[in-house]
Amino acid sequence: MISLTNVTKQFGTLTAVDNLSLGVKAGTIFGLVGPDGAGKTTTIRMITGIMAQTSGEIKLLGSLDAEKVKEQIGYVPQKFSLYGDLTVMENIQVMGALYGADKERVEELGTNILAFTNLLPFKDRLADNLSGGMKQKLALAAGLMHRPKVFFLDEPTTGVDPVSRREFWQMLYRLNKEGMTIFVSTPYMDEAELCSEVAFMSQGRIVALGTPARLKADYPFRLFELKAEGKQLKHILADCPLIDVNAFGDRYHLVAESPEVRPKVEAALQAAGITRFSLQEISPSLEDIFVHLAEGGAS
Ligand SMILES: Nc1ncnc2c1ncn2[C@@H]1O[C@H](COP(=O)(O)OP(=O)(O)OP(=O)(O)O)[C@@H](O)[C@H]1O
Repeated sequence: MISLTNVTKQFGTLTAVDNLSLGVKAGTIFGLVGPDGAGKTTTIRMITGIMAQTSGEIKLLGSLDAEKVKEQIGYVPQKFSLYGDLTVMENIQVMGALYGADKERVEELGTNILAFTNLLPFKDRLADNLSGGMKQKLALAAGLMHRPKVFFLDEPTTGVDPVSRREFWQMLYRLNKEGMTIFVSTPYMDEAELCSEVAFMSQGRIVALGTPARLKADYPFRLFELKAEGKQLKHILADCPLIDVNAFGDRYHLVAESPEVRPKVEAALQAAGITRFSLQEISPSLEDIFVHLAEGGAS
């Protein structure tokens, strides 16, 4: 459905996307995950034909020219511009008219899509007066007006509250169940877990690609979660054979080659006068994997 072969995008001397190759099958929820500046937006712009690549080949729905298949693509950009002085329904109507649907059809489809996105009760509200989460839903609704086969969403939930994020993802799941292929970028690791396939991007490159389950199964280390009172834990554990110590909220994730590190960590904590702690081996989350990769673990 989507394939990129050795795609590079250069802005002057800056390589925003570096020799990227990937394939997305029909019916997937594909997540492009990575920090700010990783190259996610540039990648989506190139696939959707908004921006030309410097080199490499991009095929979308069997075509090398995105323009030719644009009726089958939906795209919600990161900075979506709504008409603030128009109502929710009027915004939807403008979008439908842009795609050439007749008035009655727009009305019918718009009502269905607003019902689907739970925006129908707000159809007469000015877009300017919507909450952040509702604005994102309206952006999604507008992008659906022409029933795309493949739907691109660039960081659709950035800055949206957790409840709205969950609702937003439920909608993506429902669209996917109806047969739509979803290509979504996100900086959030918990959202990466919700994708059927994930590509982790860092500095213009894909450093890991696979299903969340595969990526976890391939994690090469043992992971321990430490909860302990006291500061300078990194310093206290400096002599333990640990590959990494990462703070996760009020806990630490300790990365080690083998489980034998455990008694050494316990001894180091006790030697520092820390007697109340919990230390248990855990399975890695995608965040653990990506922290490792972003620090250069892929090389
Ligand atoms: N039009 C442009 N001209 C010059 N540099 C650009 C342009 N667009 C993006 N860049 C640079 O390319 C790199 C990748 O940016 P991109 O927006 O694709 O990343 P991103 O992963 O989407 O991050 P963000 O969430 O911040 O948008 C960044 O260093 C950015 O500054």
